[in-house]
Amino acid sequence: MKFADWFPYYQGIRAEFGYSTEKDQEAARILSEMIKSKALDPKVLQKKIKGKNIIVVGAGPSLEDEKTLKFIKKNKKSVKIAADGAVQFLIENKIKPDIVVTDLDGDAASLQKAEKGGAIMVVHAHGDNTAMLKKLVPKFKKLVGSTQVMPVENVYNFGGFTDGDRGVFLAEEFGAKKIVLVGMDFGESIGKYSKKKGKDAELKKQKMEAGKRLLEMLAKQSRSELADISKKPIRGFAPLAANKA
Ligand SMILES: Nc1ncnc2c1ncn2[C@@H]1O[C@H](COP(=O)(O)OP(=O)(O)OP(=O)(O)O)[C@@H](O)[C@H]1O
Ligand SMILES: Nc1nc2c(c(=O)[nH]1)N=C(CO)CN2
Ligand SMILES: [Mg+2]
Repeated sequence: MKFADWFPYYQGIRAEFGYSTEKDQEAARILSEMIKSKALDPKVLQKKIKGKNIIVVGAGPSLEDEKTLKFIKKNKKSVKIAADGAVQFLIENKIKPDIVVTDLDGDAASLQKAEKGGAIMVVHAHGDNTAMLKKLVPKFKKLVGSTQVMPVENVYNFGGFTDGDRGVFLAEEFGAKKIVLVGMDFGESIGKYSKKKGKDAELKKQKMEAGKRLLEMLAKQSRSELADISKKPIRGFAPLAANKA
């Protein structure tokens, strides 16, 4: 999505959650500086995604359903984009994500294992994760930087807010043939592989609402075929029985 088309949606999110554009921009600049010598050309993402069937794996409760794992295993040839906490689930089940979308609050050991297994890491900078950027970015060999504000050198804005919906925007941006959502329940309950518990849970739900709205918006203008295996598919995504391809 073009930056000018994305920015009004960012403004809505910024106002709803009380974020600071200046802090988000500063985070992008910090990440840019940190990855100068090891930033990947986003063409590597295009190569993985263009014309391919993509599965975007989120950390919702349905991730633990037996049929979800079966679906992922059955569709071996699909390119797997894993959102943060969902990386741990895949690693535990010996599945290598192809692309990881993270703002670095997922399980750090799993994120590193995913990179070692060959995943392209798409690391998101925002005003509230600069400490994590400083801690974890040095541990990655190569990565693509992302931001929700103005792009800066090696740090791109593909659109989207939460890790999961940013994964979908990424797949759309690079011309996926088909995008199937798995574990992207966006509902009342938060999955086990999601770290947000206790007092953070309410904020997490609010963030997921925002992510879901963004996907409903994207669906209206998407060039990819869209499907969702969860019980309540996102509006604009075709329901897909998990036992089908
Ligand atoms: N019910 C759900 N519970 C948890 N994650 C969900 C759910 N539905 C969809 N997701 C997607 O799965 C992604 C990965 O989940 P996880 O909880 O690990 O993310 P997170 O790192 O806390 O998210 P973010 O940093 O984007 O807030 C989320 O970003 C969200 O897009
Ligand atoms: N400034 C800021 N931006 C974000 C944040 C956040 O906590 N702060 N969380 C996100 C997804 O969890 C995505 N973007
Ligand atoms: Mg995260």
